[in-house]
Amino acid sequence: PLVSGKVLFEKANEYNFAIGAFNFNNMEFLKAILDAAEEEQAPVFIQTTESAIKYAGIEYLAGMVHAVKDKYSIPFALHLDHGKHVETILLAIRHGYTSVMIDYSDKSYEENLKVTKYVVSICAALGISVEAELGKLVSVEDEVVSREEVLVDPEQAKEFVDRTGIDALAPAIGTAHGAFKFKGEPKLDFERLKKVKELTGIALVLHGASGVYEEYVEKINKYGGDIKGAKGVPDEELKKAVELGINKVNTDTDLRLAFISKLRELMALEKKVIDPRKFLKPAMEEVKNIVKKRIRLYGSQGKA
Ligand SMILES: O=C(COP(=O)(O)O)N(O)CCCCOP(=O)(O)O
Ligand SMILES: [Ca+2]
Ligand code: NA
Ligand SMILES: [Zn+2]
Repeated sequence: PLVSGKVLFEKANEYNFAIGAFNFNNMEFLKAILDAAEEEQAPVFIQTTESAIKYAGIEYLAGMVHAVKDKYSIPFALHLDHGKHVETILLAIRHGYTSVMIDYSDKSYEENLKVTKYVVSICAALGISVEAELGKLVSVEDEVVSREEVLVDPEQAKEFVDRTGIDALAPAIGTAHGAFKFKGEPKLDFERLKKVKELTGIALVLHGASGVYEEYVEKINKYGGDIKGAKGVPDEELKKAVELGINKVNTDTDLRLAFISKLRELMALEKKVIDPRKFLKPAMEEVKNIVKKRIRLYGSQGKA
């Protein structure tokens, strides 16, 4: 059933595991994610960004979730990912979202604090969980920025959590969105993560966490794509982040790579097919497979 993100954050934080937070923009990804979670008997966050809402319309995205919510035995939350505008947060609440992220991490600390407190005051009354972010999602290899400038400051995180009352914090520790996270070796600031957990004690969220698996990158390049140099977070690093206190792992790129690799292969090989279902169904299966794999990596299988 559809539940508040609060119960998911509390349980993951208490039992020291992570819950997958998988992005969807259409029926195929939504069905693949929920079917995978049901088969793994794992709780999940299903989430949409503001650009997903622009792409499909919130009525379609939220409507599909509400239509199927009682078909699944596992507890799952519908989460607004990277809410950059309070208006979007209010729109999501009106459409039955059960968790929201207010992402003011690119604004000043004071501005982030003020708006996050406001969002918490509304959501707390409604039993909706609030996630916020400190620091910037940029790969810290870019010489232009120093680690101190972009990564989370643990002391500041402690004050931010105490003054806002958020349910979960996304601390920037060196990851970045997309398929090109690192130029050289992946570098997550585990010391920094450990400090944030010790000082705040709350549920933590890892953004830009996709693994960007070689098998999908190669298949995409083989069948007409060109994403050479794509690199993600190795499984061992991800596992270490979970051990150090990550409780929600945002995963979008891995699902895109799984889907697109299968789609490109079929588009290249099945020359006589014109029924989209002949391509979309196998592509959905690929998404389901990768979601199951990531659920196991996060340690949330059987934790429904
Ligand atoms: O942290 C993540 C995902 O990280 P990943 O890219 O490593 O999967 N996310 O928050 C997922 C959303 C990324 C951007 O989505 P839009 O293109 O819809 O704006
Ligand atoms: Ca941000
Ligand atoms: Na989020
Ligand atoms: Zn993100």
